[in-house]
Amino acid sequence: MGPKKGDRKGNKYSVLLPTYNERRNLPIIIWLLNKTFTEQDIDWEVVIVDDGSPDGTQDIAKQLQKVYPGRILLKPRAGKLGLGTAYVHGLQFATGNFVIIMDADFSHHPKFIPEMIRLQKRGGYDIVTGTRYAGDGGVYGWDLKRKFVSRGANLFADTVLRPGVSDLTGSFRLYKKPVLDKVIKSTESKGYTFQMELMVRAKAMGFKVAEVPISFVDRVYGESKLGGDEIVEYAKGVLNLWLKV
Ligand SMILES: Nc1nc2c(ncn2[C@@H]2O[C@H](COP(=O)(O)OP(=O)(O)O[C@H]3O[C@H](CO)[C@@H](O)[C@H](O)[C@@H]3O)[C@@H](O)[C@H]2O)c(=O)[nH]1
Ligand SMILES: [Mg+2]
Repeated sequence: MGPKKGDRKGNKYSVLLPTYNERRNLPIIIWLLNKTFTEQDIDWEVVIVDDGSPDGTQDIAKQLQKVYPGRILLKPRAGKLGLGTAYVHGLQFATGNFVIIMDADFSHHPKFIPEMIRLQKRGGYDIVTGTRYAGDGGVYGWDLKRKFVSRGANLFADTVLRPGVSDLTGSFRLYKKPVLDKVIKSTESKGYTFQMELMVRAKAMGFKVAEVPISFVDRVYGESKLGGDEIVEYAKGVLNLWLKV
């Protein structure tokens, strides 16, 4: 066996996977990640940040650690502390020089990761973000209300802040680790607003961002944790950034 492609360049990709009640989705997403990275000969790890899911997600994670030795770090927290802070928590333990953030409910399919990596390499980008709102990107399985909320959230932030990125609220992204370390330090949002704030700040700091169209498919198992209070938080977040950035 020759040296691994990923290893030869010394690149390692750490996937930050926040979970809250994802016991049924976790084995499949990990299986797909392993398949994708193995096929591409890329070095990888997953950092699972589980917020004390009552459905026993952590038991599944522990079993998966045995199936994929050395690939899975489980970094739980005691309770549901929100998506934004879950990323901050997980990042401390990432050992890769690149970080991928994605959802655990296979709304974000790992099949898009190789294209993100290729594009990053080609242009030396600091961030490659999946986009549902450009090119072949799209959303499948959402009702009209949820589609409207997502589109509205993007349009609102884009109008007020003009960051020039087509999908600000999406959370399927590839970052250079030092870039994420830097931007995350100035990001204040605790919940879903986090993605938008992070991207707006990254652009304001002058980081180079590219986009890969993705199809976002609504989860099969379990339910979304996005509630009405998150939407209010989001609107506040946009206006706050408008004052600051
Ligand atoms: N650890 C932790 N994980 C969480 C929490 N809330 C949600 N998650 C995890 O975060 C991922 C996304 O949560 P969902 O509840 O499935 O989000 P969604 O409604 O599908 O929202 C999607 O679209 C949003 C807007 O476009 C995105 O902002 C969001 O990240 C996600 O991609 C899932 O893996 C879920 O288990 C939390 O408080 N703590
Ligand atoms: Mg989801």
